[in-house]
Amino acid sequence: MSTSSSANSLTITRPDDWHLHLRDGAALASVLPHSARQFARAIVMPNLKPPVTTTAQAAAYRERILAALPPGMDFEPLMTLYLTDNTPPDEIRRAKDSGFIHAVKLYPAGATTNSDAGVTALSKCYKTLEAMQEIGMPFLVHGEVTDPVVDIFDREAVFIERVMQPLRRDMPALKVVFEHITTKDAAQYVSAADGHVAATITAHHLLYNRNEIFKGGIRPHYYCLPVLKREEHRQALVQAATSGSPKFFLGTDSAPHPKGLKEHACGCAGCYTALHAMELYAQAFDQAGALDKLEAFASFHGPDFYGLPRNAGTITLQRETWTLPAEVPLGEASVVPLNGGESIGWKLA
Ligand SMILES: NC(=O)N[C@@H](CC(=O)O)C(=O)O
Ligand SMILES: [Zn+2]
Ligand SMILES: [Zn+2]
Repeated sequence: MSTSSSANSLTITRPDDWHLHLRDGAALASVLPHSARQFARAIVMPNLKPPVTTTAQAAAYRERILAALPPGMDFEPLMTLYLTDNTPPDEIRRAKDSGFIHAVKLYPAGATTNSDAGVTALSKCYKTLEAMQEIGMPFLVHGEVTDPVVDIFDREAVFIERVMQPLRRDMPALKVVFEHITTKDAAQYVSAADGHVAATITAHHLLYNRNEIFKGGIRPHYYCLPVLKREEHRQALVQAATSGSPKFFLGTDSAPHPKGLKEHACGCAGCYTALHAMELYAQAFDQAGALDKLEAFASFHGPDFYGLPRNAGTITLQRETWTLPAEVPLGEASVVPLNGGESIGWKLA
């Protein structure tokens, strides 16, 4: 497919979301149609309560996702397993044989939402990581250290030194995706690495720096992990995403939490962007004068890295200002989309 772009409209190959939280139950039913409207496929994160740690649990979760898909919508969930200190190498082989599990996810214990069952030390997982390296199972990492003395704004950069570099030295042929990168350090690290390493980038990290969280008061809907960083980091991410490098691809990290748990004394981390993901990315690429680079970032680099076919079909984005809903249902509760109630300058046709 070729990109046809003019000032007011952009038609690209149907994109995929390489990092998505769909949740479960009634919340899943609420958010799934939003992602399925925007994307053909998504890498579905396994941080449920309890986490998706086995092939059998991933099979059951996949069935629940497909059952929640409204008739007539076509969407393929690409399942993942949640790595624990005790995941056996055999589980990786079962996952590979399933045909529907496409990656294994690292949550350092305590790093983010539902990471309590995560890995306490990667050294405990080496047999399992060796099995992944051998069979070509991608390893997706939430790249932040949890050491309480490390400043929250430095946790990604320190992860590169303490975890990424030793891992890559010991496991050079393991395919690694540095998820939702937020720093110049991570962008540079991934750019300089060999072809086994790639990164996803969210729309919100392309659009905002950390000032957004504090503009006129504390604004919990801009709080996610890894937290937004300084402007120089945002600029480095925009540069990476619009560079044309196949190492960088789209991953929304759309992470719905009920409004009441975001607007709370201890608000949850996560931005809800599934509703208007491609519009947000179009805005970011447009601001950078790089709309011609959006198609490869959104639709080519991800499947190429994962060894999956690119999608058939196209979507069209139009330059048109519309107002986002202030909130949308999330099961019995509601969720506030990023920029909820405000206007946005692109619209998915
Ligand atoms: N990104 C977030 O802030 N939150 C995610 C977890 C994650 O991706 O780290 C969530 O599941 O809510
Ligand atoms: Zn994460
Ligand atoms: Zn995430």
